[in-house]
Amino acid sequence: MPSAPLHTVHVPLEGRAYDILIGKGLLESAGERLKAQFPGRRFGIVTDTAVARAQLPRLAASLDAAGLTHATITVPNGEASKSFARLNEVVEGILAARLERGDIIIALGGGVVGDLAGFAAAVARRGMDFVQVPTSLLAQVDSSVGGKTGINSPHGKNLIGAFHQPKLVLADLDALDTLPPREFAAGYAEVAKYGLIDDEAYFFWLEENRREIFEGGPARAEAIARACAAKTRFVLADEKETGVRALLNLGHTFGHALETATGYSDRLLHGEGVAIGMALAHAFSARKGLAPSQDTTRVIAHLKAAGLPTRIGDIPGGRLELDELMTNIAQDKKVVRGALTFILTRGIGKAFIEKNVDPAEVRAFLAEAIEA
Ligand SMILES: NC(=O)c1ccc[n+]([C@@H]2O[C@H](COP(=O)([O-])OP(=O)(O)OC[C@H]3O[C@@H](n4cnc5c(N)ncnc54)[C@H](O)[C@@H]3O)[C@@H](O)[C@H]2O)c1
Ligand SMILES: O=C(O)C(=O)C[C@@H](O)[C@H](O)[C@H](O)COP(=O)(O)O
Ligand SMILES: [Zn+2]
Repeated sequence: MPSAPLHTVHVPLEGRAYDILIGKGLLESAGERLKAQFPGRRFGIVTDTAVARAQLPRLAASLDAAGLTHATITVPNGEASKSFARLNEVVEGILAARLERGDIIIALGGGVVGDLAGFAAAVARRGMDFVQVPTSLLAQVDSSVGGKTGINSPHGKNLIGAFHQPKLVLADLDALDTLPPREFAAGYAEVAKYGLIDDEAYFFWLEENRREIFEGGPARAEAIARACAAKTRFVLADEKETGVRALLNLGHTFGHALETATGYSDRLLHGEGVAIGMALAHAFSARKGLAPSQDTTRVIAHLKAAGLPTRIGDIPGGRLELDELMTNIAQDKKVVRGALTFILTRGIGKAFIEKNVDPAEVRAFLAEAIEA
């Protein structure tokens, strides 16, 4: 039997419970674990070109050693792969490999692969089981957990998708060794998010331990485990986001609008959009008199120290248009009968859901933020 992971976070959803294992060498032991949990099944690995180079050989060797049959479907790396065209390729790849409904899809990669492969698993043969093997920091702390899967539309981020929970999450810390630094920083934005939502102590701990997390010391595994535990809490409370789960969207209404406006390109990674979005959500809350402005300053200082952008003007490649941002914001999935919902804050660790936010107020705020 494989050795115990450093951390295990259990997600006890009724009838769909699963474990998140966090540790070193999990790719090497994946074959044995999968064989024990899914006896007699075949496997379809979905990955992207960069992860296929950096991490697929470890997983494939492990499945081979355990005698597991597997096919691989590879998409180009990058956010643009969360599209109907790539979804079609993945689903057709699953069918061409004759994977049956009872077989298992493995998402090996960052959040793009996880969202795309998870959605393909949700619809291929009307629903197949899938396992998340997150290889980016962002995927290990956020996207591999909780069952949101999907693709983007020119109208907005993640507008097409399904809730489909994985059967297992294997977060191998060794995979992060090959992750580019810009991608690591982008993932860190989602780590900081959990502190900003409702855990001031975690945010302060991050301020103390950020360097060690980036350098790969023991704090890294702890940061990931605490993030997964935090996300699990929200998912258990509100799996389908009818209420409190929306807090996980802190910074995302602004961030998603920016990602759509930049064409889901390298100009702005998701985590970078979230960093700018969280800075804007704090600044907007302070401007409304809801939160102390010192907290905005502190949040921005922390994100900047992590190498993240915090202003719209930090996005390279030309000016963004206010009208376009407002159009994108109007497509947010939290809109109810045309009214905007934002995650605002009373300060660090004190985020809350605000319905009926006045679009004119958002527009006036963004008009200034674009110039800042
Ligand atoms: N479903 C959810 O709950 C959820 C949560 C947060 C974010 N997301 C989504 O996740 C996506 C962002 O995820 P991401 O930041 O992981 O981006 P990503 O999947 O594009 O991965 C980042 C980049 O790093 C590369 N990469 C990943 N792991 C690597 C490794 N170990 N070694 C070398 N290269 C590696 C990838 O090929 C890619 O180029 C967005 O689409 C976002 O909307 C979903
Ligand atoms: O899991 C959630 O819930 C989140 O909101 C996590 C976010 O970090 C993530 O980016 C998610 O994909 C956003 O969801 P969406 O429903 O706003 O598209
Ligand atoms: Zn996110």
